[in-house]
Amino acid sequence: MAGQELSPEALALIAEEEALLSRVQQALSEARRQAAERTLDTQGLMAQLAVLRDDATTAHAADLPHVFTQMNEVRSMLERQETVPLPDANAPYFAHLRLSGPTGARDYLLGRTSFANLAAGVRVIDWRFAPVARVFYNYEEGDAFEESFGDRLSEGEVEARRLVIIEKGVLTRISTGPHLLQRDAQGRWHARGRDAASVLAGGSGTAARPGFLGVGRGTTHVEDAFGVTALLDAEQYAAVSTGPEQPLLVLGSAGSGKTTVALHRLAKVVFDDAKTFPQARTKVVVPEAGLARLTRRLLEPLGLGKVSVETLESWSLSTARSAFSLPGIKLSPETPALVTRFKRHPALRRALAGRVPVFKGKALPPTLDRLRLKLADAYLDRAFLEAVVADAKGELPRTVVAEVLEHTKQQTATPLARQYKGYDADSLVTVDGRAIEADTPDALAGTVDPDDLPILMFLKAQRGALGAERLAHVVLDEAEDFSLFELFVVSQLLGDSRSCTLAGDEVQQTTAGFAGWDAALEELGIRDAATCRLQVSYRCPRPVVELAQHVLGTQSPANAARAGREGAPVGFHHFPDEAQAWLFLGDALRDLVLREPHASVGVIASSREAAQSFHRVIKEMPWARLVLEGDFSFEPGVDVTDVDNVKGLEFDYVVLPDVTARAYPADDEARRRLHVAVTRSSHQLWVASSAVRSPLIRTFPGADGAA
Ligand SMILES: Nc1ncnc2c1ncn2[C@@H]1O[C@H](COP(=O)(O)OP(=O)(O)OP(=O)(O)O)[C@@H](O)[C@H]1O
Repeated sequence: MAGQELSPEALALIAEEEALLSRVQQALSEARRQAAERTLDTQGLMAQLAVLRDDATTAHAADLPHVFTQMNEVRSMLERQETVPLPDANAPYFAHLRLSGPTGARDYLLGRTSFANLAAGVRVIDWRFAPVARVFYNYEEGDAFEESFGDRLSEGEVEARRLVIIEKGVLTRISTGPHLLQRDAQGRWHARGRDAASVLAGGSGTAARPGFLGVGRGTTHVEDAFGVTALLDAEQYAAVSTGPEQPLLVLGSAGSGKTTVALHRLAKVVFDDAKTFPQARTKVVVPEAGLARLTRRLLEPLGLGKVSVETLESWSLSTARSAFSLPGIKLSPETPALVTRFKRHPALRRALAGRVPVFKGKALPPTLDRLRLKLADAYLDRAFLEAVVADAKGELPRTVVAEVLEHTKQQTATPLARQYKGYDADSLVTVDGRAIEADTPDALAGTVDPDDLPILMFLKAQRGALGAERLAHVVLDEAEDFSLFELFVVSQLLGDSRSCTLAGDEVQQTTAGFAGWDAALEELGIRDAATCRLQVSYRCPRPVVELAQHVLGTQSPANAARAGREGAPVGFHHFPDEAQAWLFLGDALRDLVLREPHASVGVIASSREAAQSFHRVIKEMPWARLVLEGDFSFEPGVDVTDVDNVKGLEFDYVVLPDVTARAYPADDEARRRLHVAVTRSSHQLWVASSAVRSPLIRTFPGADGAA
């Protein structure tokens, strides 16, 4: 029922949308009943085909491709004797489009599964495929449209363009232009203003009191089955619609929708040509475990549940095992950070390319062991290492030479088990049952660093085919974190197909040594990739975007995306010592969780140790979780984690507990890390510090007020 305060127009709109939904639900239950009755009976399909044929004779030009596609679908189902998949009655569509044209007005509902009952005036079309979806994403209500569908030009007016949310079969929101109508739990409808309209866009109001955590975002839970699909802007939709064979590079500031575009593009590529791009031959690779989990969650509702999502490390291990036909590869338990940096640096790629003739060698097959020893020759060659450091132009410190030498010596030592071959196996085990070399430098003997795997595959490919299974399409998210060797391996897996999507933002690279987009594209063999630069920062409200740019300093790109909306000011809280800061934050979190039980909160510390230590303050609370290995549950509550875990993720509220001079000094890497942490918040950000504030925030307006 509608409330008294609503205008007659709003009441009419609600009545119209509710009637439409009920028509769709009736048509669906009728279709379901028929499907149950006939099982393999083909009559229903025949009838549907007949209706579609009729419709085709009177159809609007814009409608024809869609009608033909549906006819083809029904025909092929008739051939396969399958039942037609029906939209989920709980959330059958996410938008309503009414187009007028020479043959009158016609309603289209955008969803994920096509369904038509033309007698009832119901047309649910698939956003990934239906040509009419182009009108939805490219025009506003009231616009005249002109689009060519196949070889026919269609024009008319967008009479209505409404976003709707249907939760458990009940219409709960209608958003059109500046208006948002919302149904409360008691079934009363309310009108809200333009600001509130952004709630549908994952936004919120701005009514935050200073010193108060929470803007009301997490008071209620919205079950929006379609999420951001309904909200793609014209530019994003154009990128999503890039032809499947064309390599695509999606750039944009934090939260501008790069992941969103990359995954929606994958959905469209797979849907448009499932034969060439079957899900089983597509892959998404991301740097961190947390983002891999989130990606799986985002793929599921896009109908991409069978796409494999891997972290860089697990992908390169499984690819190396298949390339070298090995059941397992003994990885080093830990690689010093500096050695990792060396092995991922573009200067090493250039230097090894110069040594390729050595690796080409003579006839012996390029097994992992042989290549590992040849690579170790390079790592043990001081002049070679020094040349790499010189070429890195200050991005690798000179101390890296000694570290790589030492680490390689330990790895190339003969493992104790082999040295003592023939000894009683029990004598090689300590009293606590562990191998005698565990936790000693000997534990490294005979191991390979995870970062060596793509290098070894690069070396193998110099001698012929890599020998791993080919991919039809690959998505690389946070692509600025991929080393050139990894990109090389990807290019081998793609082979002649260059169908891939890279999403990235150079200012979010976590370590120094990004080769640049030109070099990345070159390595992938896709210099002609289409590039799109997303312009709007959807995740973060304006105050957060401003702080993020301030933190980056001169690294901030001139063409950074603009904030999509206003929002609560950033809260700065400074304390003489850490214990006070953490008690204060602990109380604020307790209070927030009570008020907003559905909110997601990220407490992002600068390091693993700091996260563990802060977690102790709230660990008794059932809603507090310590997440150090990317194992986010994405449930409401508080995740206490560190910067290395959060790339690509987002939380309603973010609290940074230790923005101190020690944790974030004035250097480029600290700037990028703090920038990643700051840009995780979609509604409000709190920055806390104790002792000495980080120089990266000190001069930001409002940052100097003590709590
Ligand atoms: N057109 C849009 N309208 C509203 N919200 C959007 C739109 N596009 C993306 N979003 C939302 O903005 C947030 C950020 O999107 P996404 O994670 O794709 O950005 P990103 O550029 O990959 O971020 P990061 O740089 O952190 O990896 C998500 O919540 C997403 O649903």
